[in-house]
Amino acid sequence: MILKKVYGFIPQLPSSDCSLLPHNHYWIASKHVVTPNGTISGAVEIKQGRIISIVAEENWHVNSWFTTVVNYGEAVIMPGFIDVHAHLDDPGRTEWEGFPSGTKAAAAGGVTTLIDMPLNSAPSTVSEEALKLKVQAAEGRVYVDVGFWGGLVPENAENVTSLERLLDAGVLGLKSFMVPSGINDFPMTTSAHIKEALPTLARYRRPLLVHAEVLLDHDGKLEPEDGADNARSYSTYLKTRPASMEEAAINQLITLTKETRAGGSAEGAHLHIVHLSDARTSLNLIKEAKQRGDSITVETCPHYLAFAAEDIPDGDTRFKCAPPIRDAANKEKLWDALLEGDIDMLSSDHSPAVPEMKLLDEGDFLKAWGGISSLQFVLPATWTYGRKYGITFEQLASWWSEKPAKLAGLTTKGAIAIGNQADIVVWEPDVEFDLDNGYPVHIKHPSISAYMGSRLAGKVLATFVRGNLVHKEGNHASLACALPILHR
Ligand SMILES: NC(=O)N[C@H]1NC(=O)NC1=O
Ligand SMILES: [Zn+2]
Ligand SMILES: [Zn+2]
Repeated sequence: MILKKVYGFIPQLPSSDCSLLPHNHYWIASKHVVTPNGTISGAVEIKQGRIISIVAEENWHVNSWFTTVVNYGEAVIMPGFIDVHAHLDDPGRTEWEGFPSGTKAAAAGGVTTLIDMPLNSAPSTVSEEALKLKVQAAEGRVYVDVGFWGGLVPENAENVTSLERLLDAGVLGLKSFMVPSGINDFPMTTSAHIKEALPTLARYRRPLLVHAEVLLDHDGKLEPEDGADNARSYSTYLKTRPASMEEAAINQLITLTKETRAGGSAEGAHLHIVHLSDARTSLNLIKEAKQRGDSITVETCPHYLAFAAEDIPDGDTRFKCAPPIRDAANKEKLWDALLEGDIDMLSSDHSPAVPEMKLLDEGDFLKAWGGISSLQFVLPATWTYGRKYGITFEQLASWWSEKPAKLAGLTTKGAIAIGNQADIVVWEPDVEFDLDNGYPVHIKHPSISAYMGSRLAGKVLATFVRGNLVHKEGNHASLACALPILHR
């Protein structure tokens, strides 16, 4: 595609090291600009990092002598993706990912903001002090904006003061696990801990995100014939984490979310279920709670929408995650729920580790690290697998920008709207590409990504973060000028 660039009078320049388009006042135009009022052919005016006007083509008359215009033709101009669930492992486990590589991957994939999970870094973000270390690690090292979830663990759940200090320090909300997390300094919480924390979160009007699986007596137990010999089979792993684990956790949670209704002890609190995989009973429970008026939302991830357990090759531990990828019929039901609006939003749950921990040689699904590496590919993955269901650009913007912004309390992000920060992705829906060894992948360990080797549609051309063109056709701005986001 040919980009038509009309350069005229050059206004004051921002640091050209922060942006590949060194102008602080310019227009971007295309035939498909996705706004909250629908998709228009038109142009977006950006000044000092903000969107200052949005004009339909027929009303757009700029004097090209005095104006900088980048015309993207048929490409789609959309709000940048907001990934509310990513593990960047910085500080402390930067050999797993880290802010520079993770946010470069995000920028290359059209993700303009991500909210970092409180675990897999060291220390876990469970105290004010740990949050300060996070912010220090992010400063000057992030190519997209990064906010932080704090960790709800038994220690701070039982200590209102320490929870308040963590919230006062600026986490956007909290995250907890109802099963062992796999990380020693991030112990699991029971529903009693969660119940105790909800009134505090209600006062702060910040959400609690929960990894909703619980261990049940009869779950997680393998029959002798499913033992080590079959550890290379995904079906063996699947039996260790049945849908009943998600269902039981959600059953416990929806007894608590009753209190989020008007007059309840946790009125003002909000509960968000992360990475739902079970599209059957668990989903119905959430739907019923919503109908009753509980403040509850749910996300799923592209890997649950793209893959089916029965298709995962023996020993291919790139696909191991928790909760697990289930059968093809479950995947269809997840799509139905997403299209119906019963699933509110999408996230990556990008959870990398060093390749050795994926045990790719042994292919042991029971021992390998659980986590999908996907951050750079969530836009094309959602589009590629969603096209056959007729998904629209507006739906993509809702699942990946508008609803995530609302969850994280980001009032000036999540839509191409006047006054919002100019966080924008420009992409070509019809362009396909192979994720082969020649493809510029920016996550630290491409070999562990479940998407490598596949062909995807939806090529990201350009990514703007607060008006800075941070990524363009495989290249990044030379400086990492995006910002840590703290709740104020
Ligand atoms: N610790 C961690 O990142 N766990 C994540 N990985 C995964 O597959 N599910 C998770 O919750
Ligand atoms: Zn999780
Ligand atoms: Zn996670």
